Amino acid sequence: MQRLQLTDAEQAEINTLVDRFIAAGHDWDPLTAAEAATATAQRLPLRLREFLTGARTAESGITVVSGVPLDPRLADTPIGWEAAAKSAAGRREEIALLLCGAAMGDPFGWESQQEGRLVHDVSPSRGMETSLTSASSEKTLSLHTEDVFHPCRADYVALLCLRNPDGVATTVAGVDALRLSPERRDALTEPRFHFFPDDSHTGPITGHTSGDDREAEADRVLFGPEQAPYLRFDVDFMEAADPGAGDAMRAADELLSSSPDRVVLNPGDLVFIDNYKVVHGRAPFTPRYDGADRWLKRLNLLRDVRRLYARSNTRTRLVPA
Ligand SMILES: NC(=[NH2+])NCCC[C@H](N)C(=O)O
Ligand SMILES: O=C(O)CCC(=O)C(=O)O
Ligand SMILES: [Fe+2]
Repeated sequence: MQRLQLTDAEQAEINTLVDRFIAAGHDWDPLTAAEAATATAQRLPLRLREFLTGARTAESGITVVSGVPLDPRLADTPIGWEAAAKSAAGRREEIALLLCGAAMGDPFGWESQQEGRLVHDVSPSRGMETSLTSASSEKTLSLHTEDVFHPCRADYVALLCLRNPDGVATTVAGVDALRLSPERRDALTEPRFHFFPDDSHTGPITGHTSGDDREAEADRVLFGPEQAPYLRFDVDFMEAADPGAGDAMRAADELLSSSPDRVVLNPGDLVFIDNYKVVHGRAPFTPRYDGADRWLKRLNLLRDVRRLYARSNTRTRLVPA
């Protein structure tokens, strides 16, 4: 894990950039906001930009920046993302995340997720306590690759912690946990798995038009360099194409879930999760629904947004439905 603590002076610089971004009135059209953020990110403190560039080139699995400034008058934690979207709660923090995120990658969103918002809210939602989405609480969120179904899924999932009163851990596990027999390892390296959109995606998704995606082409769990492979895994939203692949999938799940690392995010902590190198999840907790609940802002980042443009017929930062 790589960690950087921002100094008071650096925090003040970031606050100034956030003020200017708000004053410039960049609207929340995702293309405009993302491009403006990328331009403004050039003015972030040099030490932060060097740190993030270093994490990128080293392909650090987990990278934490601590001391991202939070509004001392931060609103109560909204009960679920819909309430957050309606009230624009945590707007300053949203912009701080967008700016720091834009120093690491190109921000983008999904039309099918949180109504196409670029920055998402992650807070417990009533009725969703045991769902398979980030709005859950009482149930463990299984280790997953973010948006495992999509070839243009994020290179980094960035999470900025606004509140975490009970110190609930984000769990992470890397490909190095997969100490498997050669047979099982081979199975994971072959196109013998189907991946599906998770329950946070609503409405139709490009290339995934019907409820039954099993016709979609099979793909691999492990891919890329043999000595340092990348990983694509979400036991809740994938299926093995044959019994041998199913056995390898269950063995991989056991190894990943047996002793994941725990990252407890504190307010002002911003974590960049390398979505090709590690899977992430969350320990269960009891929701409060009193305004003091755990609350994160989330941003998807690509190393090169042109991967999206190349797959789409419009130049958009939203993966179209
Ligand atoms: N295994 C899972 N539960 N996968 C889905 C993960 C949660 C999803 N990315 C969300 O934002 O809600
Ligand atoms: O709440 C967390 O710590 C992680 C939730 C998660 O998986 C996500 O928001 O993508
Ligand atoms: Fe996630």
